[in-house]
Amino acid sequence: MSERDTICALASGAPPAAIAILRLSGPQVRMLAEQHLACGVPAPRHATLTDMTDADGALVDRGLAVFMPGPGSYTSEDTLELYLHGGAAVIAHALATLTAHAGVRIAEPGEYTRRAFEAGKLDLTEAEGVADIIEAETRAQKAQALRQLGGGLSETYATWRTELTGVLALVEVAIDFPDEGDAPDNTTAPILKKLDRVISEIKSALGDGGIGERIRDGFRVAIIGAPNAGKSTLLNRLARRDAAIVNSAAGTTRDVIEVRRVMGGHVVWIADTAGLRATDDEIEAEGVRRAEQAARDADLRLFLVDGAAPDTSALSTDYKTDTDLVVLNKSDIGSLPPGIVADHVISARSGDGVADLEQAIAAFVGRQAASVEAPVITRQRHRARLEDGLRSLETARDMLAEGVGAELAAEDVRMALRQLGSIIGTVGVEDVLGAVFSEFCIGK
Ligand SMILES: Nc1nc2c(ncn2[C@@H]2O[C@H](COP(=O)(O)OP(=O)(O)OP(=O)(O)O)[C@@H](O)[C@H]2O)c(=O)[nH]1
Ligand SMILES: [K+]
Ligand SMILES: [Mg+2]
Repeated sequence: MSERDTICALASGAPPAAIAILRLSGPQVRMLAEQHLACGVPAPRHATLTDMTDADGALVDRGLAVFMPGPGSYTSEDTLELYLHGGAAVIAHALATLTAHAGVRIAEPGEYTRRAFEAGKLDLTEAEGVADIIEAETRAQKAQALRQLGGGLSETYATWRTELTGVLALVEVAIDFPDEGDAPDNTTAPILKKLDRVISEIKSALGDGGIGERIRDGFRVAIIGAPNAGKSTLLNRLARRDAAIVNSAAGTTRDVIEVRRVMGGHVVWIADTAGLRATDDEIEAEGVRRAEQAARDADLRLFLVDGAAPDTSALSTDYKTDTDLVVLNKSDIGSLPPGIVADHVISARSGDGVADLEQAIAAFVGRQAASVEAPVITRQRHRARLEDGLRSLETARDMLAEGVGAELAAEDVRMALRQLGSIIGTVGVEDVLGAVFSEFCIGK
């Protein structure tokens, strides 16, 4: 994408709608206003009622135009917003009129925000916050996105970068003026102290239980149990639709089937899985492998036990935790064998007890979400780079502590600075930018 192009796009929702907002940004915005708006270039930051005409002078529509001159605009370029009637023909006519000019084209996904980023109006985590707030479906997602686009993450990363820049300066001094006869402790002790502080802060951010990512992407709940326990029946009840095949034959489900719900104000992915048992059937065995993987990946497991034919072997798997729920199913016909305590007794078929189970799931995700006040990591991208950064810092720390080569330690601190920089985008890596901005919708 060329910086010189003027971009335009529908910024509002799909037609038909009451109003369509067309957004223009770039060097030809004033020219376009002069040629196509009866009012010419509108007074900056005022809504001006005007006719828009095409190259032949035919009326495109009548609406409001708002001009925001650069550099005080979102993209830092001249921008124009047109508020037209939100019909498909209006939008098509308006966009065709604008893009008939050389150097004027439809914007790519996220291109306005990318221009804002390139102009230094926001950093990469703030730009991600813009994408996230558009995607947000729960209030928790929205709150997290708002915090992020307001610089809530940037601040933390900037603080670490400042501290590491200070560490680097001290290490460089140690390189230039190696201690003569001094115990190495005298020069390295203060460096190690600073370095350790950043390391422990990064570790505690990484040890957040993935809550920021869960709030953004959803919590994971897996239904686990023996064949025919009624897992798919329960999934369908929780999904409120026939998402999975239910059958009296054991070994019906093979693939992991996920449904999405909002529970307790959070997005929750509920996974139905293959019944756990030893089998010679190659396909079913692969299903069991996937079931166990889904169980390990989940934040919460529902261990479903068939009350009519109790098989509790799944309860002794190594991925069962104290917060997982043991759920006795088929309360309409069965009961729990002595010695097993169930957290819930339900009938997936009749729905008995399922409302209580749903409340327990909602309460669980609510507790999890509240366990970290303001997560610094909201995407896998942040986590991966931060883990890399931590490794570099620990290497630097060990080298300094052992007194081997301050030069090498300095290189690792520089590496960590780059890794942190790539999170906020000060280290511009083209493929990172491409990946981040391609997630956006067109017009943002
Ligand atoms: N009476 C009764 N039958 C149930 C209940 N839940 C499920 N069933 C029946 O149990 C059988 C198995 O149900 P599924 O939901 O397919 O069980 P599953 O655990 O998904 O089975 P696999 O995918 O084969 O592991 C079906 O015939 C269901 O109708 C229940 O609460 N009460
Ligand atoms: K079945
Ligand atoms: Mg099933």
